[in-house]
Amino acid sequence: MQAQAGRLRRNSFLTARAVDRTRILDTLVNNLEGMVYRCLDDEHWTMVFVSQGSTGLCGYAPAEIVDNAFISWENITHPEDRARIREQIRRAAREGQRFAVQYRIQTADGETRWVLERGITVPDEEGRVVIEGFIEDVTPRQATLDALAHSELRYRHIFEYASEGIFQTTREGRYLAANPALARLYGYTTPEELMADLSDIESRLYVDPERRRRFRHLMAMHGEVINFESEVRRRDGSCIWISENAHTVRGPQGEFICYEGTVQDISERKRNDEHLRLLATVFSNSNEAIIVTDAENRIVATNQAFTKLTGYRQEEVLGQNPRILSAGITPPEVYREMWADLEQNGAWQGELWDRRRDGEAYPKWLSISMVRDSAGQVQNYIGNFIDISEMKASEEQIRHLAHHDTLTNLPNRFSLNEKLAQAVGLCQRTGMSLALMLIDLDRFKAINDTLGHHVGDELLIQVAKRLSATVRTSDIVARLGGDEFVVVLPDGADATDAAHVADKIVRAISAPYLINGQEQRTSPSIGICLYPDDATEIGDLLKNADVAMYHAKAMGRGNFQFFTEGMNAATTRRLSLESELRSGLEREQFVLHYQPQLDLRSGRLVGVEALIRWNHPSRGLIPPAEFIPVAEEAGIIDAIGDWVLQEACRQLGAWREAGLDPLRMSINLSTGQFLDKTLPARIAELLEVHGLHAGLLDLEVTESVSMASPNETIEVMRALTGSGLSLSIDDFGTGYSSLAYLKLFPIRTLKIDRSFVKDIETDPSDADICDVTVLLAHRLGLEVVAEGVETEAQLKFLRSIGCEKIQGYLISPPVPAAQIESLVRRHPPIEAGGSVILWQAA
Ligand SMILES: Nc1nc2c(ncn2[C@@H]2O[C@@H]3COP(=O)(O)O[C@H]4[C@@H](O)[C@H](n5cnc6c(=O)[nH]c(N)nc65)O[C@@H]4COP(=O)(O)O[C@H]3[C@H]2O)c(=O)[nH]1
Repeated sequence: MQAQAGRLRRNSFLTARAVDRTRILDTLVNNLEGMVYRCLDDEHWTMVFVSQGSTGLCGYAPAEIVDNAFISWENITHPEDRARIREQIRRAAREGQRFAVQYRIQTADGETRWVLERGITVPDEEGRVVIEGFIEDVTPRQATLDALAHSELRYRHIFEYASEGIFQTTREGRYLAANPALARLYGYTTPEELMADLSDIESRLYVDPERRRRFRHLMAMHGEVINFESEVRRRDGSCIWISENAHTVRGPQGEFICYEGTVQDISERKRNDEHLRLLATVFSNSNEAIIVTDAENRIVATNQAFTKLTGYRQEEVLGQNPRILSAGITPPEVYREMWADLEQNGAWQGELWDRRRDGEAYPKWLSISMVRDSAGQVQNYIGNFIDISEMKASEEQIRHLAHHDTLTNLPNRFSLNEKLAQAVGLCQRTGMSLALMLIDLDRFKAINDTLGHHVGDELLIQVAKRLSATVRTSDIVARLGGDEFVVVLPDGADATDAAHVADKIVRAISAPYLINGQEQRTSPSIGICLYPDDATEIGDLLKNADVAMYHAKAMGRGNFQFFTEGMNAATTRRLSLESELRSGLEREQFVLHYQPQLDLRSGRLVGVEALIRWNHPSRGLIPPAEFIPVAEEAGIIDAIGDWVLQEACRQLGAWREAGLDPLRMSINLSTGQFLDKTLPARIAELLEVHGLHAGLLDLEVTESVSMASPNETIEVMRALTGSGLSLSIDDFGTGYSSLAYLKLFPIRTLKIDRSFVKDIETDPSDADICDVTVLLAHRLGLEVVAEGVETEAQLKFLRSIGCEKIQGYLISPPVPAAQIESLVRRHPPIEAGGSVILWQAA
């Protein structure tokens, strides 16, 4: 090594001498900060030459390390770096390249230093492979680089691990950098994926591209955006809300470099905001008034409904205790209960009375809840309430409906019982009397059935008004249902007072009614029961009045009757009669008697009227007047009527079989039968069964039934006469007939009621009535049958006025069928102007 160094020096000297370069180089080499060297490519990196700088570099003088296997460069090199360095240098040598390696050395005094070695593998003067180069101390630079690297690392950490998204973009919206948080935010696995995919932020990211334009505008204007909120689309298409803080990054000359900023997912906050906004909307738009108070129960918020309901604006009540709203009506115990419930359950509901700003008191339904914070401390009370005055009013209305009859607005049965109980109670305490009247409308069922419910209803309304107008306001007027009314005279009324009022009622209710432009009539049957003489219990009062009312009906309707003990017996009789009637029908206890009709023109018996009798097992033959009204009331009249039709047809058939000259059969129809739509078919069936032609039948309908609803009557009559049978109006003159309608009825006969016939000889007005009836009938093309003719004089008179037929005891009372046969056979026709006495003589 020394020989080598000597050679080098010698060579340098020779060269310097030529141009004095050696000295210059020497100076340069030895004054360089660092070490110039030539070493062998051996395991020690044996130094052949080192410059003076070795001392400064590693603490060893050149003499110490040149050609020294102990203080070799391999040993000076940090053990951890040795292999790497050797590898790098060898590789460069193989490739014929220069190398530059950085590594650590350990100096003579044990210090570790960073050095940078640059060199090249070359052949020396003797052709050996040597390495020549320069090693400099880069420890300070490395320290700076390390510091920089640390700093960079720190920032990178912030960038990599930040929970906020961080980005750098171009102005055009291309990502220059993005951190993992941003990638996650936008639904990407890595920032690289994000940057590769999200090439156009404006159209790809922002739901509303206008936001990006706004972003750029703000950047251009202010160089930054703060809390810039936008809705963006994630990779999977879902949308989130973000808030961006960003600024423009510029170079030293102010040139634009990029946009840089952070992104935060604010979807949750947005949802909360939205939720809060919604709650605020609910609060302000709620129809319920809301008050929020603090822990000390001072009002902190109210809504619009509160102002609307109470009249107070929020500013007027803020800070006040809600008790300022109180009307002072609610009992204090309600408030005590409220606070106790709030304390115990955190909530309360109930009714309180408040006063509006204008002073009006109103009931409200209040629900309060207590709000506690996480520590369990009371924070607020929230009260919401509604004005329930209308609800209470409708409750009152419902109560009214429960107590009143909806049609007439009169107290109903339920209410009557209450009022009656009060009135009876008062009478018991004061010893006063009272009168109870049960009123039933006559013929109401017929009106309702024939004219329809609307007419029936209207009639009931008008009757209710008349009743109320007839009695004092202190009297009770109630409707029990149907056509039954009750009037109670509570203030010590006796029989005289009751009779007086009942009389007024009869007159008021009997006056005609105008319904749908038509006159209608009804009358009341009134039963009166007195407290305490007739009964002391409410049930008995009503029952006895009912008994008396039935009696009034039996007495011809349109009158009033006081209850008597005897009536009870009559009622009992009536009830047992009803059940007997039913079994009588089943056991075929009814029979028909026939009353012949004489044609005054031919002197012949031309027809019979079928009249029912009840062959009672113990009471014998009972006339129809005794059981027909009961059958009507009991609803068995239709069944009886059908039996009559059957029997009458059967009898006609039997007479025909017996070879008797054909007789026309008159049959009385009940109201129900007359209105029964199946009647024409039923008659047709019976006629066929018995081989009869319809011309043999004559159906009698009373004047009152036919006139109850003339339009309907016309239809029913048309249906009946369509098959060829004929119709008669019975009891003509006892009701109210409209001549206009009479003209339209498809009838054949008018039957003058026997009450007019009875006194023809003595009462000129009855004679006139008969006369006019015959005249009228003829004008209308009808024939007349006079009923109840008992005398020759009556016959003569009737014949003189042109009456066609007569019927009555003069000819014959109603008799069993067998007698009719012999009557017809025995009696020759009476000659014109002849007398029936002839027959009696015969
Ligand atoms: N004082 C007197 N009376 C006479 C005379 N000639 C006949 N009479 C009676 O007058 C009534 C005539 O029948 P009406 O007017 O149809 O009156 C009938 C009729 O409205 C009803 N009726 C009878 N049978 C039936 C029936 O089968 N069905 C229906 N729905 N009602 C019937 O019963 C009412 C009474 O019938 P009856 O008791 O049989 O009474 C019969 C008859 O016996 C007389 O010269 N003097």
